Amino acid sequence: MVLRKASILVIDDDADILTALRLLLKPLVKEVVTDKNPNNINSLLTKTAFDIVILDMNFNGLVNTGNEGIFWLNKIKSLNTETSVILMTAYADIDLAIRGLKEGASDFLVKPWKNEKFIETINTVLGKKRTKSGKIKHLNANSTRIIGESDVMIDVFVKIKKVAPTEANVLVLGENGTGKDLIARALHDNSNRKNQPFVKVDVGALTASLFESELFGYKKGAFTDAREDRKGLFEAADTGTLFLDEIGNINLNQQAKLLTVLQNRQVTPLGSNTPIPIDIRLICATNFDPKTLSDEKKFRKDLVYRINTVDIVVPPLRERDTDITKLTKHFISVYAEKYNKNSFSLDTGFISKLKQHSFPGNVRELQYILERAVIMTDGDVLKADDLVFSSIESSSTKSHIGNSSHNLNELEKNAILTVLEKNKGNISKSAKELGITRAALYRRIEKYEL
Ligand SMILES: Nc1ncnc2c1ncn2[C@@H]1O[C@H](COP(=O)(O)OP(=O)(O)OP(=O)(O)O)[C@@H](O)[C@H]1O
Repeated sequence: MVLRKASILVIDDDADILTALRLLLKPLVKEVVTDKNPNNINSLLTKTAFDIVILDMNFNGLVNTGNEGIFWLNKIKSLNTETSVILMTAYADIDLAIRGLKEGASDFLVKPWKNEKFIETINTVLGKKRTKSGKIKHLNANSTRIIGESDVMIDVFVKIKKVAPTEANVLVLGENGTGKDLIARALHDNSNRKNQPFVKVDVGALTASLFESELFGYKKGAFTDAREDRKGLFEAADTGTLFLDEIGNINLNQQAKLLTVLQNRQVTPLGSNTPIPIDIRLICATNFDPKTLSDEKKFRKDLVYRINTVDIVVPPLRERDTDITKLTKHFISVYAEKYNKNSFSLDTGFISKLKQHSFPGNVRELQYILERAVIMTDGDVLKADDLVFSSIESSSTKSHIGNSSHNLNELEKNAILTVLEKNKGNISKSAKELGITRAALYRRIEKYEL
């Protein structure tokens, strides 16, 4: 929809703001209605099909149920109208506005606003009404393009764009190989810290003793091998972004230490008494499902709250069939170039065979299957027969999804054993073939006591 055809309702209990917005919007839109009292929202929306409600987050004590903005947002959403909501908030309330995004708001604006930014936000929200996908078709993370055209991935892209420039801590949730790493990187690259360091730590792979020395650093003599002072990774990420991968795998003791650093915003290297202030934006990722993270026996609630101001859930590849085609074409052209092959065309049946597969290793697995196919195929047509799924892959066509977790564990254990045997215990090769990271393979070897 274009701006000049839009009907806009502004709700704010500050008369000056209503006047300013009336003056700003009147010459640009079809209709602008302003009201001081959110109690009138219901009747106003019944009378007029507003395209957008611009809603203040803070009313003076009209409702006593936590935050009024969220209360009225939910009211508008419960009316089942096509109306989009843009929240207005003070800078200090950004976390709240992000909660508003989770609860269905289309966007938020920070007061005091710049008029151009205000109009741009309204235009973007109107644009999204026209095409669900909006304008974002892909995102770049460093030099890698994040591919996706399914509705769920477009939502992920929109969320990244929205959240990246804020200082909010982000928790990225998704199975192995879904692209969590790329998303963490994209959050950094689209943030105000993009020219500062991006430091990734696979905390799940750190042993108890390494956890502290790697993250917090140490002074010479702090322990036997500490021959010189060493900066920790928190300090290395100062002014930039710290990405803690596999956060679900750290024990309660490590969680307590991490929480102390995050609360105090300072680290004390081992063997030192002097805390060092740190300024980091924190991104965490895990392949645990939210249910496991909310199990207090495994994960401290206060830490979950702290790392999870916003969460981004990346769905498994098997739930976004539409992305398979685009990812396939992308990887085939990347590998054709890498291995100096002519461009390939795809035989009928090639994509549908891929779509039959459940991809337990997600995009990473698809990538390896296609790399293999490109390397092994002579000529310039890729056929369904050129797709070779390895033992773990072929044992997981979509029909197996309903297996009990016990059977899946057995399946996984056997597949790991087979691949390890085949590769004579070589961890890198086996991890690659299984479509998981080396750290993920080590954890499974420990889990199944192989
Ligand atoms: N949407 C995507 N577009 C392009 N490449 C992708 C996409 N998603 C994943 N990949 C590629 O798949 C591989 C795995 O992605 P990534 O490492 O980000 O996954 P992950 O969820 O962090 O995995 P793990 O949990 O095992 O660490 C990488 O090579 C990445 O470039």
